[in-house]
Amino acid sequence: MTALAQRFGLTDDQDATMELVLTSERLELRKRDEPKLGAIFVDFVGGVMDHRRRFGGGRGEAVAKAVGVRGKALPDVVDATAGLGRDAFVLASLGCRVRMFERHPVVAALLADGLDRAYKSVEMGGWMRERLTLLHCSSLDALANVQPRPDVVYLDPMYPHRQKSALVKKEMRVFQSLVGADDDADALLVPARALAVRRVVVKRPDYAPPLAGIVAHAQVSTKNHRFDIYTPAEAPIGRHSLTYPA
Ligand SMILES: C[S@@+](CC[C@H](N)C(=O)[O-])C[C@H]1O[C@@H](n2cnc3c(N)ncnc32)[C@H](O)[C@@H]1O
Repeated sequence: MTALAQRFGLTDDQDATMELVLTSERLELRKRDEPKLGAIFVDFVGGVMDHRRRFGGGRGEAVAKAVGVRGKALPDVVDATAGLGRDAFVLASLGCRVRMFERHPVVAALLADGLDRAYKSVEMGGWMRERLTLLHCSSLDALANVQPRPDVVYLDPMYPHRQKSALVKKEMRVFQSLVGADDDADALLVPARALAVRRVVVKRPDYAPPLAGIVAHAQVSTKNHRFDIYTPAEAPIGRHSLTYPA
């Protein structure tokens, strides 16, 4: 725990409403005043994520289509708002290299713990180490200095939930109260478009306006979300520039 605390600059605050607990299995985030909400943790090896990898939509998943996984094309991705790494894991399990950036120290610690356990897995450790990595940083600064440039920059900033709180999944409520809204998210679009070689993909709830008010050049829609797709800054706006590979 001390190593994690040092790595992510975590400090002890007995008055905090949430706590990080290192159990014999994993690092968990718990809400002290609402224990019934359950713990948040990252598990790529078992549970929901493993089930999604084995039995989910694979290349048919909307995030894969939006990023441009098609035929032999396996885009190199920077996920600049990694969160709990779910979208990044879907893309990595399909074969994409994904560099995850996460700025919140507690979220980054949970993600690092989940990654460390996956790296040790006999079944998936090899490809996970090669394809999925984490940098604890703010993408607002980091996107200006990424080498090599990725094919795709993926953005999924927090957006205020419209549903009544009782309808929002318990886990999502804990996560939202930890991270809050990413009010500065609009500022990510320009550096993301400057960095991406092929496209920028922005995940939004279906009711949310486009990031920075900039209308997307293409979209992939699901029941509750849409993936707004933007051409890179230097590319002409046109359908051909959204095709991968060009
Ligand atoms: C909605 S969550 C992402 C969920 C993720 N796509 C997944 O599948 O688990 C948004 C995350 O982006 C992070 N974030 C927002 N702005 C960021 C920035 N400028 N740099 C790095 N991380 C950022 C937040 O801390 C939060 O953890």
